[in-house]
Amino acid sequence: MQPPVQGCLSLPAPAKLNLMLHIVGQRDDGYHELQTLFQFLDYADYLHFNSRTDGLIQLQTPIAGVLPHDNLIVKAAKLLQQHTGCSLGADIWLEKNLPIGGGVGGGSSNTATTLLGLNHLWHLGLSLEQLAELGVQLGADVPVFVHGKAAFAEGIGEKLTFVELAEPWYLVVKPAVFISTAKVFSDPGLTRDSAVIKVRTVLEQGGRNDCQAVVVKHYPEVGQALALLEQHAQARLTGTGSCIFGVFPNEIDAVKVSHQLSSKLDCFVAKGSNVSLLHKELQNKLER
Ligand SMILES: C[C@@](CO)(OP(=O)(O)O)[C@H](O)COP(=O)(O)OP(=O)(O)OC[C@H]1O[C@@H](n2ccc(N)nc2=O)[C@H](O)[C@@H]1O
Ligand SMILES: Nc1ncnc2c1ncn2[C@@H]1O[C@H](COP(=O)(O)OP(=O)(O)O)[C@@H](O)[C@H]1O
Repeated sequence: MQPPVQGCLSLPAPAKLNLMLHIVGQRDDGYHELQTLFQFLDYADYLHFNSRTDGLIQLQTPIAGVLPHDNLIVKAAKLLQQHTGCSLGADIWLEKNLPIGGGVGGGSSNTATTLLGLNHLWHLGLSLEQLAELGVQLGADVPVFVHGKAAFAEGIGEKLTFVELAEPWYLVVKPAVFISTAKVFSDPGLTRDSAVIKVRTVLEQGGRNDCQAVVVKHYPEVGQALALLEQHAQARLTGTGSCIFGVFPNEIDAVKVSHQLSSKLDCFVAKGSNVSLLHKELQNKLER
């Protein structure tokens, strides 16, 4: 999509994968404590921002089924206005490419891109740390998108240790089911007592996704998609699903399998990246 207005700020909001996700406990407020490894994908939504002088936040491209005031983009923009007292507003356009509710973090990524984009456009000068603190109020995955570096995350996802990972190609498959994160986390059968492990151990030995068994139990479509993908590659659920991903050494192999599966399942191929597309693009803009 061409930027809708000449001169507006256009930025990507990339997907993430949870390469492993262990649940190690539950807090008093019911939230689960995780250990998870985040890597970004070079596959993204795109957001376009144009400043307004009247203070209004206008999302020009609503998402079907999400009321504008519930949209995380609008919530993030308003939170930033409230926090800084900024009197400027914005027109915002969203090009949605990421599957919604798929465990690839589109909503959290849109939130982070809005915070960084408007911080830039409105000349607010907030640090990444300050933006991450604001962002975590809107979603546990927002801080990793704000920092834009592959990370081992603990707590509910806000305690980050940045890591260097191999950057393989992934085939991401979206089974045709919508999975409620809350439903997965409230399942009595969910593993909640995985041993706390060190980041070094994860990097050496990998891990698993503790949500996968519960998701496969409730959504057989996910189990069927995993069985199909596992015929070609090591495959796993990301987050609470519904997307699963297969790991490939190169693009050609990933695309070949995507062609075989695409008559039955929605899928896309993308490269893993330790630096998010958002940060690469912002860096380019600052250097120009
Ligand atoms: C599981 C992860 C892993 O990256 O991703 P997704 O699959 O959603 O992408 C995230 O931690 C998702 O965090 P977040 O984005 O905050 O989840 P939400 O959809 O807001 O959570 C919905 C509900 O799930 C439960 N929940 C969520 C996260 C968590 N660590 N413990 C919980 O118990 C809570 O009941 C919460 O109200
Ligand atoms: N800008 C947005 N993009 C995607 N989802 C949004 C957005 N704003 C609000 N939502 C809500 O957030 C929910 C989770 O969306 P999403 O982030 O795509 O899921 P996941 O975390 O599983 O990848 C959606 O069901 C939708 O109702």
